[in-house]
Amino acid sequence: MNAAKVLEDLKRRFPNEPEYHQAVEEVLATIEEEYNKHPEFDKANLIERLCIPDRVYQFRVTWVDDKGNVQTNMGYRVQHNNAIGPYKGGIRFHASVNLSILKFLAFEQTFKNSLTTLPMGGGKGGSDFSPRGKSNAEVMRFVQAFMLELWRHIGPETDVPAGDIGVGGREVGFMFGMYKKLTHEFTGTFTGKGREFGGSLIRPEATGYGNIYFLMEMLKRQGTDLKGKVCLISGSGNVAQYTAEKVLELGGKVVTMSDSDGYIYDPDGIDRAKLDYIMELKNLYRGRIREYAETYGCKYVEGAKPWSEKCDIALPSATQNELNGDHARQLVANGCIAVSEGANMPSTPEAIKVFQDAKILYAPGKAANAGGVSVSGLEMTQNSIKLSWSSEEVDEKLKSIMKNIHEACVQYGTEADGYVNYVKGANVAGFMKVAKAMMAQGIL
Ligand SMILES: NC(=O)C1=CN([C@@H]2O[C@H](COP(=O)(O)OP(=O)(O)OC[C@H]3O[C@@H](n4cnc5c(N)ncnc54)[C@H](OP(=O)(O)O)[C@@H]3O)[C@@H](O)[C@H]2O)C=CC1
Ligand SMILES: O=C(O)CCC(=O)C(=O)O
Repeated sequence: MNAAKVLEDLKRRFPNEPEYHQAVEEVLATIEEEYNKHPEFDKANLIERLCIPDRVYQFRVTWVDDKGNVQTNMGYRVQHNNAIGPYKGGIRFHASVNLSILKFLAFEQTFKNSLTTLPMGGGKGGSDFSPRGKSNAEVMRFVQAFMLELWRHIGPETDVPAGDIGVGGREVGFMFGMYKKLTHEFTGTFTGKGREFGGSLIRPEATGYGNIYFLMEMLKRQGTDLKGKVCLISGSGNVAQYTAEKVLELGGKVVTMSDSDGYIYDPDGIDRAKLDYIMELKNLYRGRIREYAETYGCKYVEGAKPWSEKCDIALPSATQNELNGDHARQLVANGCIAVSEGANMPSTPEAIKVFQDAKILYAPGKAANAGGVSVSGLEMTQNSIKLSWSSEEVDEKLKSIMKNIHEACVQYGTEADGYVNYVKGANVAGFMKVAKAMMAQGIL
């Protein structure tokens, strides 16, 4: 395989999909050497079959808003690869959603799910519908219209969606309800469900907690931990909130959170009571992070990211490409020792190079944020055995999965000078399992 040539062909065949190209380029660059040790892979043209999704569903969603206007949105499901289990991955509702973004997410999900060691393939879906500013009734009508198309392509052994940006417990509940009505079945076709109807304990917390468990493993190798460390968090949604919760629990200090309008900087730290305020503001009132600064009298910076503030650790937890080369240089200059990604692909390729050249700890999302889908996998297991595990049981399993992912990254990513290239480690470890499964299953 010649990585540059494979990428060039993909760009020609699928133009105008920059996020998809970005995600593929990173994986190709890091697996090329390992791939080329296996001539049988090339003979089976494994790389093209792994980069191009198995299939993509694309449909129009028509719904009626509260004023009686007929609205249309686009809906998608990218079923990327099911070599090691049913397609599995979240649904994103955000105005920016397009095919390129969902293809990058589904591609990355395939490697992430492989790293968890649970039997899950990779997929992702969503819509350019934005729940922001919509009433509950509008969100429900949109979701029901979305499911009228999607339901025929998913199922407990086929494709199991979950939440992502703009899709939390409320939206998963509406999707599950409509799916149940259309299929006349009560199955574990979604994860992230409400506790009362098959959801797993710890699933809401899992991505944020998992990221901090991964970070702790990285810090442990350097003989340190989180105590007294100043952390910058971006985002203030599901992942950001539970990342902050675990940082506080382990003795760190969180000084920033953000939303798509700007960020707050609280030099005294966001303590438990302030985090409860953010959870209520975001989850109940669906307010803006600016209101935190008004309530607690701290700095609010409109239209900017938090990365210029001084910190020990950066935890990007909002969205893709939210941390660029300039941000990365600033973080390194300010003494940041570790970056661990709660979001998917939040650092640009230039930013990643800055971190790696500076030899600071850098964990890519597909390893560090795999805790969310891991507990989704555990939710699927609980649904199929019709039992539910306690919080402690799920949390223990989550910790152990994150520890194992970290070990796999160290195994495949340690360089000659001892620096762990977690990007290479995650990509090679994730790739090898999927590749072996695809080879065993024939040319499909
Ligand atoms: N939920 C999960 O289990 C998992 C999520 N992830 C990833 O974590 C990230 C966050 O997801 P999650 O917390 O679930 O989503 P939420 O919708 O709960 O929160 C998203 C947060 O990011 C902000 N945000 C969204 N888009 C942008 C943007 N374009 N620019 C700046 N800020 C933005 C939102 O601000 P605003 O309120 O203004 O929109 C909000 O604060 C995503 O990259 C997602 O793919 C990864 C693994 C699992
Ligand atoms: O829980 C899941 O199925 C998927 C979570 C997710 O969207 C992700 O890992 O990016």
